[in-house]
Amino acid sequence: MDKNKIIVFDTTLRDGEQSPGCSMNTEEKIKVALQLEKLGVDVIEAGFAAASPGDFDAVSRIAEQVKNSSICSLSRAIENDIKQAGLAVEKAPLHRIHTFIATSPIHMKYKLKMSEDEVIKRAVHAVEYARTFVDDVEFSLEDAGRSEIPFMKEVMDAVIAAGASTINLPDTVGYRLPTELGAMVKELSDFAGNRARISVHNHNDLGLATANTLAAVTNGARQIEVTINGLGERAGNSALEEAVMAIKTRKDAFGDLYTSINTKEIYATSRLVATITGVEPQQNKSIVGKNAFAHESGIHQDGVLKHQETYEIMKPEDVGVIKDSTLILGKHSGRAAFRDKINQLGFDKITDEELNSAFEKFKVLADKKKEVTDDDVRMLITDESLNHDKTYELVGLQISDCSNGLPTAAVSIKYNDEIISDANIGNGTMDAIFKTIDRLTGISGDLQSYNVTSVTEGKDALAKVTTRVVFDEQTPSFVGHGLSVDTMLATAKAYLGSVNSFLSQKERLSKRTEHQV
Ligand SMILES: CC(=O)SCCNC(=O)CCNC(=O)[C@H](O)C(C)(C)COP(=O)(O)OP(=O)(O)OC[C@H]1O[C@@H](n2cnc3c(N)ncnc32)[C@H](O)[C@@H]1OP(=O)(O)O
Ligand SMILES: CC(C)C(=O)C(=O)O
Ligand SMILES: [Mg+2]
Repeated sequence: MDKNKIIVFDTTLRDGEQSPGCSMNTEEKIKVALQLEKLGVDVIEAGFAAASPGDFDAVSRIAEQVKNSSICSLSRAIENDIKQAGLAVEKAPLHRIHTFIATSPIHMKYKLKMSEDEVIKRAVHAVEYARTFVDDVEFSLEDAGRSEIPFMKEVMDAVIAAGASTINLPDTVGYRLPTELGAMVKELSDFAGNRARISVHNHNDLGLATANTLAAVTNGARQIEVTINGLGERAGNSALEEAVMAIKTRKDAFGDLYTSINTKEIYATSRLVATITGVEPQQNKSIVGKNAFAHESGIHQDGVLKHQETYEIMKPEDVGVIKDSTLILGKHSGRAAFRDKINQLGFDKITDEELNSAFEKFKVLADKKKEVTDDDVRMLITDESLNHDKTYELVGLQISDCSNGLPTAAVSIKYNDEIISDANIGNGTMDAIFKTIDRLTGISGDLQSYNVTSVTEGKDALAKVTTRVVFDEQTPSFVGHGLSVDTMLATAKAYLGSVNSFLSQKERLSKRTEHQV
């Protein structure tokens, strides 16, 4: 074990997905997982395989595609959860099962209704059973932040003897202060010695998640559980970009400690996760927020112009923020400049088909906008690669909405090479669009959330719409994305995207069931 290496365990696809409104479909999770691999994370917690057939499908398909990061699934200390986790991760060249049970008095008494002895028995059996599937087992003492140290030591002794090699100490409810968390980690990492690696998983309920993660690292933790943009249950988890950049920027405080993250991929990863979830980091969010490297006031601008380090402790390019792009894209730009920009933005896995289709959309956009910005291009490419499921394709949309009339939408879509059209009235224009699409596809969706943001400033900015739609009781919500300078067009595309995503998941799951039968 390299004593200076901090293992980065990313849980964007599991705890991050527990952020209300952040669920992702399988294709989107695969995109995020491949980007996390490119970012250099050591372990990707790809989901909770036993939670649903869709979650199992996502974890197992990620396991088939990711080669360089270990793929992990969470499971309760319950045989069936562990079995699902084991089966889902088995195809990954590197894999891990993460099992957990709560050890705090409040959780044991009220939630689990179990005695300390029962908890230890369940924990030991879970680890032993997990070891029948994989060699690498992580055990979490849920709510370690409010657990008693002597009991935690008993649990640790037992699960290490049963075969766990990583012991995670989650501050599940974000209760601890950095000094307290640091002291707990010090005592328990000294106790574990070289029998197991100590990990931390901090929540941000008091805004202390990253401070706690860093306090843990200086006190012996050698794995940090983090998420992109700090997504996660309630107030979120410790953000990967914050912890990693603190360790890199403050070498004087962290000595030889290091992570294997390629920090130049941080911004691209943050943008991908924000686009897919539809949840933008706040503007003043450290490292990845819109204002993280912006200087507004004269004295600061003067300082930065004279010497960048007067007001910047990190270089924006070190986290992949490209400032002062030299190539300005507009309607006279050709394929070469477009490809060059895409490469500069770090999209190296894009297919020729995706590039050509994005280029066509870029030309249409350039006709409408004076200057196409880096963020516009990033969105065009991301949109192209996210909208692979194309059972239905939007061909035309006509809307009318007079203040005293009936909001109406006429929609044309392509289905099996045939154009089908219909029109409907609604309570508003959007309602009319959704109702018409429902009638055309024969599938009725229930819109759970609708989010529209503008990609850049200006009246001619691209609108990015994210819809989250539920189609039946058996499956979760399906996310759709639409991009256009026209918000209503983006809305129709996003809603159809949700329909397409639902249909492709349904088809994949029924094939899997047929195969199993
Ligand atoms: C702190 C965390 O982030 S924990 C991870 C949270 N993630 C999730 O919950 C994933 C999504 N969850 C789900 O899909 C569902 O909750 C499932 C499939 C896991 C379980 O569903 P259900 O069987 O209907 O149980 P439900 O969610 O209502 O209750 C949880 C049960 O698990 C028990 N439980 C909770 N944690 C554990 C554990 N680590 N080990 C064993 N049992 C546990 C609870 O005590 C409760 O048991 P009870 O029904 O006997 O009272
Ligand atoms: C399951 C564990 C690791 C968790 O997410 C928590 O305790 O917050
Ligand atoms: Mg958590």
